[in-house]
Parts: sequence; structure tokens; C-alpha cells
Amino acid sequence: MMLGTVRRFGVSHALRATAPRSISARLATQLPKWQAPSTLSSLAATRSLHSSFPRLSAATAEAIVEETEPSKPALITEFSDLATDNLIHNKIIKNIVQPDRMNLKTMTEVQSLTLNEIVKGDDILAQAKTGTGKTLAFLVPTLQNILNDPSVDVSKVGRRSARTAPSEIRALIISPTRELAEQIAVEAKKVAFGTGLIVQTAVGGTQKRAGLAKIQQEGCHLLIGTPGRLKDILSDPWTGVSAPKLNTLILDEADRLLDQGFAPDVEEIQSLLPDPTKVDRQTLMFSATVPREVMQMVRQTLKPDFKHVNTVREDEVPTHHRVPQKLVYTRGLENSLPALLELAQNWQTRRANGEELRPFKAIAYFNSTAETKVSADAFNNIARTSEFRQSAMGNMRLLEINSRLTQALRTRSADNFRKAREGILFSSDVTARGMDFPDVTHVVQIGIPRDRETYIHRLGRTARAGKEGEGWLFMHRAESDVYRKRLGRLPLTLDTSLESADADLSQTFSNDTSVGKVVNKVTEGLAQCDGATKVKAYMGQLGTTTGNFNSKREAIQALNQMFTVGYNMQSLPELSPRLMQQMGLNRIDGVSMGDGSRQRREGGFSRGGDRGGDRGSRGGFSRGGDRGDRGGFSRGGDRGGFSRGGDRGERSGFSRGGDRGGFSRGGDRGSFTRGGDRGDRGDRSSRPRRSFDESFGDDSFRF
Ligand SMILES: Nc1ncnc2c1ncn2[C@@H]1O[C@H](COP(=O)(O)OP(=O)(O)OP(=O)(O)O)[C@@H](O)[C@H]1O
Repeated sequence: MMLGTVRRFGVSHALRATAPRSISARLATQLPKWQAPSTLSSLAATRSLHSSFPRLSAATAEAIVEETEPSKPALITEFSDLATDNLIHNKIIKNIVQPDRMNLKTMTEVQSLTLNEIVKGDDILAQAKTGTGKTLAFLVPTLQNILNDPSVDVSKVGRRSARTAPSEIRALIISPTRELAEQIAVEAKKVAFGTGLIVQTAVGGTQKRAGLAKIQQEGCHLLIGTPGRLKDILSDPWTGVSAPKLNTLILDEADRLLDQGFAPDVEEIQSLLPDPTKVDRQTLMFSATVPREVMQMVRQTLKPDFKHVNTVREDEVPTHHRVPQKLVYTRGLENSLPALLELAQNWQTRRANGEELRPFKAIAYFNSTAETKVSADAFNNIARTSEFRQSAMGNMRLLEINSRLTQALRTRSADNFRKAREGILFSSDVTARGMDFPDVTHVVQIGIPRDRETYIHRLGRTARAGKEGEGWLFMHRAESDVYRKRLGRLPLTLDTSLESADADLSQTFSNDTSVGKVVNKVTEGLAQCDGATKVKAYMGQLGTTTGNFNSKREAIQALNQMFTVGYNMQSLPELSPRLMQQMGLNRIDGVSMGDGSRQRREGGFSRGGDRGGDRGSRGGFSRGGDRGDRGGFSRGGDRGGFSRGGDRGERSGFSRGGDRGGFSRGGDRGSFTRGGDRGDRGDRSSRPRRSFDESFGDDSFRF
């Protein structure tokens, strides 16, 4: 790709960035200082304050034309106007605007502001709020640029059977998670429909061989994938997939891909692409958040004259103003699930009583995978009761998604939640970024997220594409110091409407009271979960909770209470001496030290075996427990209750194919984090890992 050249379907005159730039400069002189960023950002930021789904209005565009030199092109705001000067191919425009296709009319801010720049070939860093159409912002001009490339056989455009060799790959999109890669591919195929352009995916957890065969048979112009699988495919000469003519690289959720966890893979992928001094490469980065820490990496990756399109004002939290965000203090960690049930029930009951509310469709985010499982299991147990089925909650879909599920189950959960009218998705951070589930009314974050960016991206799963939504953060009172330090300024207001959040669950509740009804249901639901799942949830939270409280001791006490009172378990999980040492814990902190023999003996350890709490015969720790020499629960779990074995193939991606073996986790962060739940670093299989997190057998994280 030659910068600034006129392409076949390109503009008839060179498009320059002077138009928006000069506006930016002019506006900058008129705005108060804090509103005057140095890039294209000022214009967009000003607009976004006044619109629910940030778009540049026609009037604004006209004003822009007036303000700028008459010979320079105006920003285009309507998709249909992209036909002007053949800027975008008619087929692409039709795919976007036709009512029986995507049915979109007006471009969003980020789409308007980046389109010309991308078609022109500039490197871009684009920052825009969650749910404002960044995917189309990079897909439309990128697909157009492939069509514009004279070396792509455009005579086949419009013939669906057009075949290309794998080496025809012109653009690569890297996504941190498998689901997001698949979602982008679905969108790309819609945009490219009928153009002859071929879109393929390469994501971990799917059959590598089948994916390769598809690329080889059908060809590929645009490849979308997760870092691990892309790296494997491009580095392995036997795959026959290379990209010698590739000239566009896109990092979606760029800040995530540039953080320590993914950066080595992304760098390696770049090194496998053609030398940019020989084949000019345009690099595009998109995200809602661009924390300062990654700017250095951004600068190293983009050309020095890259454009920074920023639709988020510098003093602004990149969440939507129209999303009410509520903070609920819970008395104990065990109060979160009752509070979640109460929130859902209250909403559905109000709806059933005639209030005009959309059906309750929520994502509940947890900080460890094991918590998503125990919570989803408990709610599913509750949903089996006839009382629940006959209530306003009766039609709720209760789904679980995390990196420990097989990819087939992950995809099924995501698809079912997409289709669900009402329901709750119990999720780890695999869905926190980019996922576009329609009509999510509530995002509930349980426990403080690992960082501010995670909070923002999780919240961004609601109030997308101009819709309304609510954000809730449930946290233990003792987490408030860390909350303030870690998340900084956020527009949360305290909410005390959920009675069960503050109830003392060590008490007995009568079913005659509203709070009692909620609490008792959750207690029963949890009682039917198996003991091993609860132990895993405890272990998963060890890493997260100790990082969220002021002292480890306080955290362990809260966790122990959750385990005994909330989970109704009799005796605490035993931590191996090695794990305790690794965590810097001692008995005084309130943990139970041992070698797992009690768990083995008891086959789990439910207080109320009669209430179905323990399904000891199903294994739990009993099959593996702690093997002592291998380090606490984690290794025992590998072999039995924690069933890490099942995780191996699924998380390693390629290991299933037998070519690498072993499984990988994001140990390179030197933390509790396992790659899968922040993204699919687990797709990688080559990096040796043996980090703290392994001791937990879970995707929990540490700070
Ligand atoms: N111009 C538009 N008009 C109306 N809807 C749009 C437009 N562009 C995109 N959308 C829709 O808005 C939703 C959000 O878009 P998208 O997923 O690209 O957001 P995003 O900015 O990438 O969000 P995130 O930061 O969470 O990744 C999608 O359902 C998409 O189809």
C-alpha cells in the first residue's frame, strides 16, 4: 500500500487530515483550556456530551465545511454519502445501509473521524467510549483498502466464489479473546458480503487443522484471530499460511494487547509479518481505554506521525453519562449473591406490575472462574424450583462463561445469551472487552475489578449503541480503601435499596419476610452445589480478596465467613504449607493449614450433607487432594477435584492438535492471573509457566 495514492475505489483527490486538524485547532482556541486536546479529539469530545450515541450531526458537518478551507473534504456523517467520489464501494455501503442487512444510517463519531484517515493510509490510535461502533470504524475502511489494492484481483469482486491463495492476506486483526475475534469476523463478513473479499478466523480452542484447511481452500484477505493461534499459524512453515503482502495490522482492544501479558506475542506476530521498510504497513489501534502506561508501547508500534483520534475528553471517565452507576456495600462476601437475586427479582416484579422496563438482562462479573461456576450453579438450582419458575423470574436464562469451559460451551453460552430476552450471564473477564450482547440492562460487578480499565470495559457491555443501562458494583465495606486507590474517580452513587446486601446471614430468616425469601433461596441454591466447586471458589478468591482488603487477615476472615455461613460448609479448606508460604500467610491470618488429608477423608466437607451440600463421591479433593510435594491444592486439583487436566487441551489451543502439548497460562505477569479470563493468552502453548497462580487452580488475580 502506498500512502496517499489514489486507489481504484478510492477518492479522486488525496484526502488530507487538514480538515479535522484545522477544526481542532480552531475549536481549541474557543474552548476552555481543559477542553482543548491537541488532536482530533476536541471536536468529538464536545459533541459526545450532547448526544446519547455520539454522532456528528449534518449541521455540525456543515459548520465544519464552513470553518475549513473549501477545497478540503468535509467529514462524512451518513453511510450513504460514502459513495461520493467512490470513497467506499457500493456493495459495502449497501451491506451497511440496507434495511434487510445491517440497516445503519448515520456514522458514529469515531467512524466519521477515522474513516478518511484510514483510507488514506495513516496509522491511527483511536479512543472512543465502549459501544460506539469502533468495530465498523476499522472494518469498513480496511476492507475498502483491500479492494483498493491494485494487486488484489478486483475483477472477481462481487463473485462470491473468488479464490485467493493464503498469501493474499492483506490485513490482520488481533483480538484478545476468542469470542471477540469471532464477533468481529461475523461483522466483517456482513460488511464484505458480495465483494469477493474473504474473511477467516484463527482462534484458539478450535480445530487448528480444520481452520487451516479452510484458509487454504477458500483463501483469505482478512484474517482475524487471537494472539496465540495467530502466532502459531504464522510461525509454522508447515501451515502454508504466510502474509508476504500484508499491509494492515489492527489491534482491537489495543491497550490490552500491549500490556505485559500479550505484548510478547503481539511483538512476535509483528516480526512474522513482512518487513515494513519493504512492504508499507498501516497499523491501527482501537480501544475505549488507553492508559498512560501503554503509550510508550503505542509509540513504539505506530509510525511517528500517527494520528490520535480521541473522542473521550481527557478529564472524562470513558463511560457513558447516561449509565447510572451504583455502589452497594455488602455486609459480608456472602451477601453478594442474595443481593444479585434481589436486584433481578425487584426489577422483574416491577415489570410484571406494569412498569415500562426492559426485561432484566444482566452480566454478573466475578474475579475468578470458580466463582462464576458456583454462582451460576446456585442460581440454576434456585431456578429449578416451581416457585421460581412460576414467578416473574421464570423465563430467565442463567448462563455461565469463563475460560475453563470448552470453547464449544463458551460459544454456546455467548450465543444463548445474545439471543436471550432476559437472563443473567455469570462471567469472568473473558467477556469484559468488546463483546456486543444486545439489550444488556445491567452490569453487576462483584468485588473490585483488577483495575480501572476492567471496570470501564465491563460496564461497557451495557448502554451500547445508544441504549440505556445500569452499572452496579457490589463490594465488602472493607474493600473501600483499595477501591478508591485502584479505581480512582468514578461516577458511582451509593445505593442502599437492596436489603439482603446488609443482612446478617448467620441469622435464621423467616420466609415471611422479603429479605428472608431471597436469602433462603440463595442458601438452598448454594447448599445443592457440590463441595469441590465451593472449595474451588474459596481458593479462587484467596488471591483476589487478599488483594482487595487492607489486610490479609481481614480478607481471610471475610472469606472464611463466606465459606461457612454463605456456602454452608463445615470446615475450611486446608492450605498447604507451601501455598501459605507463597502467599505470605500464616495461621494467625485465620487460614486452615494442612495437607489435604481431611478433604480426602471427607471427600469434601459440607456442613449439611443432608442438604445436598456435599457430593463427596464426585471427587472434589478426594481424588487428588493435595499431593504434598506438588504444592497444595493446586496440584491435587490437577489430578482430581480441580480437574485441571480437562482444561489443558481447551486452553492451550494448539496442544490439542498434539503438536505442542501442555497448556499455557499467562504466568508472565508474575501474578495470580491466568491468561484465559482476561483474554486468550492461554492459546499460547510455548511459554513455560510456573507461577503463583498455579497454586490456586483458578483464574484469580493478584495485585
Ligand atoms: N453507525 C452506527 N449506528 C448505529 N449502530 C451502530 C453503528 N455502528 C455500530 N453500531 C452498533 O453499535 C454496537 C456497538 O458497536 P461495537 O461493538 O463496534 O462497539 P465498540 O465501540 O467496539 O465497543 P467496545 O469498546 O465495547 O469494543 C453494535 O451493535 C453495532 O452494530
